Amino acid sequence: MADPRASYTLGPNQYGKAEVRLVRVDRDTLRHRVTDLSVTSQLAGDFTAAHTSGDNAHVVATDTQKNTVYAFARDGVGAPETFLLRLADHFTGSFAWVTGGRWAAEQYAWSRIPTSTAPEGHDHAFSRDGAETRTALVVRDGDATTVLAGLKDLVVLKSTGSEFAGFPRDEYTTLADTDDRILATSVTARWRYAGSVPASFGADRYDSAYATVRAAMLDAFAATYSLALQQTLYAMGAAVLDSVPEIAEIRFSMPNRHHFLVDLAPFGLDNPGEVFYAADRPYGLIEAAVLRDDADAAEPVWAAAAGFC
Ligand SMILES: O=c1[nH]c(=O)c2[nH]c(=O)[nH]c2[nH]1
Repeated sequence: MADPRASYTLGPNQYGKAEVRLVRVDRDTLRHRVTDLSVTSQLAGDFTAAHTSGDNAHVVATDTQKNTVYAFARDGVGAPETFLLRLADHFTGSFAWVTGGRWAAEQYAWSRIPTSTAPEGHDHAFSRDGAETRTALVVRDGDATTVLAGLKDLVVLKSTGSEFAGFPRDEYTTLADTDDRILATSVTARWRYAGSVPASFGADRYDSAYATVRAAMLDAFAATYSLALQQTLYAMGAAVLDSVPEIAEIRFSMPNRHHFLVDLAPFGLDNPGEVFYAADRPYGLIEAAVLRDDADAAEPVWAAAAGFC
């Protein structure tokens, strides 16, 4: 048991909000720009009373720090260093007892998706650099061999050209219809070749088929005006089947990476589709297969590929 007569001294301390997920869309022209940051704000200064006696008079709430990040993003973000310096100036300049702090950011890079109609890169469809992984699976049963090719963690985002409305409303429905939202997902897909060889491709047939599939998927993601992620998924599947005749079916698992418009009204600011909170969970999870009408059943093969419905 603690000795009630002992006295202690508060050592070094700092506190704040970690990993504020901020997505800012610059949409002053039709060619949008996306800035995607995870921002951490921590304050240092005189917070002794909060720790030793529960006196919060100096505690700039971590919630306030988070709100400040979003409110500042309304004017634009710019370089992460510049944005963090703004936060540092603000907190040390506004609260006399805040003498310093620590502001950190991670920035995730997005590239414009090159499409058949915009080879130089789409105006408002992006893919995230870095995470994508190609997968391959061969299953042999006696003299039947099946090749499943695939990819996972292909993260894509449209900053406009997506709506979600017309869904049923019951007493538990609070989601408002929207005619303009961010649509983002991390694509996991596997496709099955009918026979082990996509014959129309050359010696590097699986490589060139992979490149064709990937391009078809991205093209359809960018080009489809989305009424739901389900519709986008199906369009991507159909585009893949259109582009490679040897593929019998494709299955997708696509989390809906929700981006919520931040309500900046309490800070006297509007938010015309520019400042978003990128939630990581819970997330919608949309899964479906798209098959050719004449595709043969291949259920046992799918049991070998975990994670698909
Ligand atoms: O594209 C979507 N599909 C859904 O099924 C769904 N459900 C939801 O809440 N938002 C969305 N968005």
